[in-house]
Amino acid sequence: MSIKFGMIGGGVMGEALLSRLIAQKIYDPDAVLVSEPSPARRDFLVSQYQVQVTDDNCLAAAATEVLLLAIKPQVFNAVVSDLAGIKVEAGQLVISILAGVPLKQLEWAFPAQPIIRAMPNTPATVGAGISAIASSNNTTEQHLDLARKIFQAVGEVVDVPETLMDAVTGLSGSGPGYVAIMIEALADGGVAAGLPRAIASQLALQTVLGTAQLLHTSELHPAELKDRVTSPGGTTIAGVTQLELAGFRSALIQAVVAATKRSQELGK
Ligand SMILES: NC(=O)C1=CN([C@@H]2O[C@H](COP(=O)(O)OP(=O)(O)OC[C@H]3O[C@@H](n4cnc5c(N)ncnc54)[C@H](O)[C@@H]3O)[C@@H](O)[C@H]2O)C=CC1
Ligand SMILES: O=C(O)[C@@H]1CCC=N1
Repeated sequence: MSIKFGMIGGGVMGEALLSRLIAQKIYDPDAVLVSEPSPARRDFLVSQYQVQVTDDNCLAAAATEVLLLAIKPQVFNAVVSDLAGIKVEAGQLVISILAGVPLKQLEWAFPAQPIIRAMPNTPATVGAGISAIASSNNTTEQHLDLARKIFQAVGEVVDVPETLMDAVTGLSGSGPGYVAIMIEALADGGVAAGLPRAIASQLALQTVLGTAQLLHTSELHPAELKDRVTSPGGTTIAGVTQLELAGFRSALIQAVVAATKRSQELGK
């Protein structure tokens, strides 16, 4: 079978996407080629997903339908210079999930090819991700539909202008890291208050999951839900007062802004 879907970089995010594309039968494993320098990673991807693997990026870049770039931004230039001069199928769609790397730089690297810059996040692994996509001028509706199909396999998809991609990266791309710290800290609080670790971790995780589900299902504004939990003179307002004193809101706002700035720097 010919290779329709080539992927350069088979790490955390590449695997998250790959796992769902295979599970949902969007691509047959025989039609997928992952280029990855680590032999251990290549063996793992073969045993787990039965995809084809190689250490030659040029082979993955020759895929007929999609080339997905899932390497770190820091190796982008080196990878692109190795691809110089290879012949690709007319209309092959290039999709980059690299933080920070702008469409302008991708267009320079893949002149005349349709390109989508995307930003997924790690909940993609369990189909609960959210990805934003932005496209170059020469992408057609069919290319956008294909990109949407790929990212819908791992969760929700939003279209944004490219100017907002760094902010998306600072919020939803990096956000799972912030939320994981919050869950860990809530569990630590439970332990500090006397709970056994296992119970504290279960309570913290399900509280965050349940709150997100409730907000999602009810479409309540978060402030409205907070007001409903907060009894006059009760426990929640005592906790909220400490959060405000410690600058919890400001810390989250600053985290998103700092990550956005870092994404902008990575593209320079
Ligand atoms: N981890 C995350 O939460 C998210 C990551 N991203 C983006 O996804 C990209 C990949 O990130 P991760 O998967 O987290 O990193 P990772 O380090 O897990 O994966 C990168 C993979 O690329 C391979 N690699 C290194 N040099 C290579 C080369 N010259 N040719 C081919 N493969 C090479 C590495 O061996 C590794 O397996 C990054 O650009 C990142 O900005 C985007 C959204 C979320
Ligand atoms: O930390 C990073 O650079 C990547 C991009 C978004 C999430 N992880």
